[in-house]
Amino acid sequence: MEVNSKRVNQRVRNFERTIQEYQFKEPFSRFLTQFYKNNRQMGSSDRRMNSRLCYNYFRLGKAFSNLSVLDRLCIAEFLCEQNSAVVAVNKPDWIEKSTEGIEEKINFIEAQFGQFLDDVFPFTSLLSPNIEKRSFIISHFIQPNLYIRVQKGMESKVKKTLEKNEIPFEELSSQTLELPNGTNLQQLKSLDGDYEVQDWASQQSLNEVSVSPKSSWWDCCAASGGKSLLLLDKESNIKLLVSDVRLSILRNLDERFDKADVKTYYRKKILDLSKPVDHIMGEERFDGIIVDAPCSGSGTWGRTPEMLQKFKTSEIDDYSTLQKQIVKNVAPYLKSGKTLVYITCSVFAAENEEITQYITDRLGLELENQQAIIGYDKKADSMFVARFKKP
Ligand SMILES: C[S@@+](CC[C@H](N)C(=O)[O-])C[C@H]1O[C@@H](n2cnc3c(N)ncnc32)[C@H](O)[C@@H]1O
Repeated sequence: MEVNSKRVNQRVRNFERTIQEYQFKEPFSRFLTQFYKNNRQMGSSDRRMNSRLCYNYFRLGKAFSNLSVLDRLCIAEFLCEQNSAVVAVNKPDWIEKSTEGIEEKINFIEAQFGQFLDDVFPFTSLLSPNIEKRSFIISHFIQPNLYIRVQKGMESKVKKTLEKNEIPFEELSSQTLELPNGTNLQQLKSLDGDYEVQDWASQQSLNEVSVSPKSSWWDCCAASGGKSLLLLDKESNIKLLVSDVRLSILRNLDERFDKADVKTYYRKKILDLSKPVDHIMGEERFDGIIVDAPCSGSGTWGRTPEMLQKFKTSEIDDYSTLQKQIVKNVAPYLKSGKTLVYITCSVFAAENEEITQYITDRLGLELENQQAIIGYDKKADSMFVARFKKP
């Protein structure tokens, strides 16, 4: 590999400046957009490399915090990439190992610096029981793929357009396609509205839910409507109420529904479900309620690895309290014999199994099925879903 060490050093300086400026106040992707606006002298390949170095650096979590930033960057690049100019310049004797498998690389680093995996994700004691700890931790070294859900009837158009534009993809099911991360689909204007970007795990979240025609559903943490769109894909002839605590986010839902050409009439409400909502919901009753709860997002940190450094365990309690409040405040609006679906993109038991326990013990719903949707072994997010029936 040809390496221009002057250029590599310049890129390492860019990286150091970027992570020094980042204060963990907003998602790193949003910070980067602004950072590049403020640093227009950086060309597109410099930006690409800078983003890669920063993201890989975050993938180490809190491991090796006694080492210099440059040493940590070298370890991160070595673990996350097969080919790294930063490693070539700074750790040339590691290069012969850089194409080995991840387990060999971990052994190689541990032989020099000691065990470190528990510092990458220092919360393993809090994981849901079905999450395999080591595989889950190691999955953070790999950037997840991009997944799209193709609108029914558009499968062949989307696939043909991707092929014509030589965009590689894997067909996981007729509606679920997996693409390399970073694929720019926005350039394919002719496909606007024919697909949704939605992680594989999210696409599985309503698999075990049946939706009858003319039934009434409430998506009570709807955000921009990912789960509602899945629901409508199952059955478009439903009565749908979407609600969220934030108005701005429901505007995104309108836009997304519009783009997806949703024909179903739907109602919208702004509801803070941390408090009782009887004065607004009155006599409303539903055949199905989807609670896609606000959560730590710990099943998705492969996409936002800065969270490995930022997250504090005390936040889990706050989420768990809010999750209990939300399910408590929505359960009265479910008709007898009907379905409540509880979903998180968390891998923590306190946000998953502990909440299902609360729903059965304290709210009296019957648990029909609960499962972790394991995505960490397939370059996807991991989620949790539980289905209940009201007696
Ligand atoms: C995981 S997101 C929902 C994602 C969405 N269902 C989708 O598939 O695109 C959780 C949502 O809960 C909302 N939320 C947070 N606190 C809430 C509260 N107190 N009451 C109601 N919704 C709340 C957030 O605004 C956020 O949009």
